[in-house]
This record gives sequence, structure tokens and C-alpha cells, in this order.
Amino acid sequence: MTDPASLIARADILIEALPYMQRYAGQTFVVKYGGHAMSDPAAALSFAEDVVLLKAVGINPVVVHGGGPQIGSMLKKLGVQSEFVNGLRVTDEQTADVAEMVLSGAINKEIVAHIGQAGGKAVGISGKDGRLVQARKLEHRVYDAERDEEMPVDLGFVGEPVAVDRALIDHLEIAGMIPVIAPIGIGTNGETYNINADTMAGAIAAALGAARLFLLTDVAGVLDKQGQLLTDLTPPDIARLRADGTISGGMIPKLETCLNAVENGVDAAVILDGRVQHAVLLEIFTRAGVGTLVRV
Ligand SMILES: Nc1ncnc2c1ncn2[C@@H]1O[C@H](COP(=O)(O)OP(=O)(O)O)[C@@H](O)[C@H]1O
Ligand SMILES: CC(=O)N[C@@H](CCC(=O)OP(=O)(O)O)C(=O)O
Repeated sequence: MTDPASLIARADILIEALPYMQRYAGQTFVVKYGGHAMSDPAAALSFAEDVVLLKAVGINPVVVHGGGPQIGSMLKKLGVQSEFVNGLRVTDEQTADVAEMVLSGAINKEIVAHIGQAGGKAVGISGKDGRLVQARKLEHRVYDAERDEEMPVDLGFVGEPVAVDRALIDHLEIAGMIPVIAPIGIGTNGETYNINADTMAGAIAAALGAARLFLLTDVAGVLDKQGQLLTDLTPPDIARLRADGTISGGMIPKLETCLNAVENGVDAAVILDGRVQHAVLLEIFTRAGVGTLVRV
């Protein structure tokens, strides 16, 4: 028989979560699940359980997923070269087709299935469904040291969200369904845009007036040059980390997303390690938050 003290300790864990449940009931949390974080099958299932638990306690979780490494493997199988500029994949027409196939097909449905297994009801969509995310070509600029100025770089069919029509998400919420969104946008002429999943999650979080944006990745959070976790960041901190080269690659769009989100009404954005089982629950429902919190 389990001893009474350990039973009480279990109940204490639930009681610790109570004020958070009361505070967050009815609020929308956007959770971005990165392609790197997905690689651990046990963490993938525990992620689905966390999302179902959020829904069960009255929070509205909206999942936006990535799949960069998985797109990379598929392109490799097809013998297509892929290149990144500041964490963004240069996307020609063929690459856009592959990105849509991998994101909206394989990955999206896998997450939907996991949420189903965990006892929830998820609906997998992309930014094309219900014209959820209208996009245009991203005009990207990169600093050219020789010229000492920012120069335009053509990234092909990389999109930036220009408008979010939240109607479909609202319908799904009313129906008790959890939206799972692939980061594909639609152009005015029906073209397919490959959108960085962090950017997509940030745009959706701002449009929904989400209370929190969580970005799940494969590091503990933002690390300083010594590899130590930075637990709290403000917009000036982020500008400094970018200027002194502490952040690079995929962390650049991630922190830009956090900045945009908190400057556009999202209360806080958190970067956390999605390889840790139940990372989302630990962050939301315990006193010891994990990861890097960005606030204005
Ligand atoms: N200062 C930093 N702290 C943490 N990670 C960083 C930093 N600078 C660059 N990175 C890189 O950013 C990566 C996370 O971005 P990304 O690979 O796009 O992840 P995801 O697929 O989850 O979106 C980390 O794995 C790490 O290699
Ligand atoms: C424009 C751009 O870079 N799009 C990304 C979309 C997927 C993504 O962002 O996935 P992660 O979150 O796993 O990195 C790509 O093609 O890889």
C-alpha cells in the first residue's frame, strides 16, 4: 500500500497547480512545437497529453508546429539541396511543395493522432484552411559587411503573414476541438508560402490575443556565451544578444517572434526544451518555471 505521506504529496502537486488553473481558465495559449523537439517519441506523446490536459482545465491550447529537420530529410531523399539564410529556408517552387507535403501531411497528422491517443480531439489545418493565414513574399535583407549596409536577399516562396482570419479557430474552440496548424500561408493568388513556424505561431498568438506563447525547441532556452540559461529577457536584452552574436541560426526568428508577440499584446513568450517530458505542464502549473521568459 502507498504510504499516506506520499499520497498527500501527490495531492499537493495538484493543489500547487490550482491557482494557475484558476488564473488561466478561458485564456488562449499558443504552443509552437518545433521540428527538433519532436524527435523524441516519449516527449511527443507527453506533449500531446499536456495539450489535452490544458483543454480539460478550461485553457484553449492552439498548436502550431514546425518540421524543419523533417523537411530537410525529405529534400535529401529527393536529392534537392537546401540552404538557410538567418534561420530561414530558401524556398523554390519544388521546395515549397515538399515543405507543404511534409508539414501539412505527415507531421500535422502525426500530432493530431497523438492528441487523439491522449484522449483529446484535434483538427489538423494549415494557414490555407479558412484563409487562416494570408501571406506575402518576405522581403528579407541581410547585412553585407563589405558594403556596410543591408542588402535584399531573394528567399523565393518564404512568406510573411499579413492577415490572420481567426474565424476557423473560434469555431473549433466552440466545438471543443484543438487546432493543430502547419506553417503554410496562402497568397492572394492562391500561391503556397513556406512560413517559419515561430513566425507563424507569433502571428496567430497576436491575432488571438493569446495570454502566452510557448516555443518548444531542443535547447533549455536561450543560452549565453558560456552556455548558461538566460531565464528572463526584455526587448533591450534581445537587441544586445543579437548585436553581440550570442544568438544565431534558428534562435534569431524565435526571439524576433517573442519580441513581436509581447509588443503586440501577448503577455509573455517562453522558449523551453520540448525534449523534456511534460515541459509545458511544468512551465504552466508549477512555481519553478523552466526555460527563457520574454516580457516587455
Ligand atoms: N544563444 C543561443 N541559445 C540557444 N540556442 C541557440 C542560441 N543561438 C543559436 N541557437 C540555436 O538555435 C536552435 C533552435 O532553433 P531551431 O533549430 O530553429 O529550432 P526549432 O526546430 O525548434 O525551431 C538551437 O538548437 C541552437 O542550435
Ligand atoms: C521559411 C522556413 O524556414 N520555413 C521552415 C518551416 C518549418 C519550421 O519552421 O520548422 P522548425 O520550427 O522545426 O524549425 C522550414 O522550411 O524549415
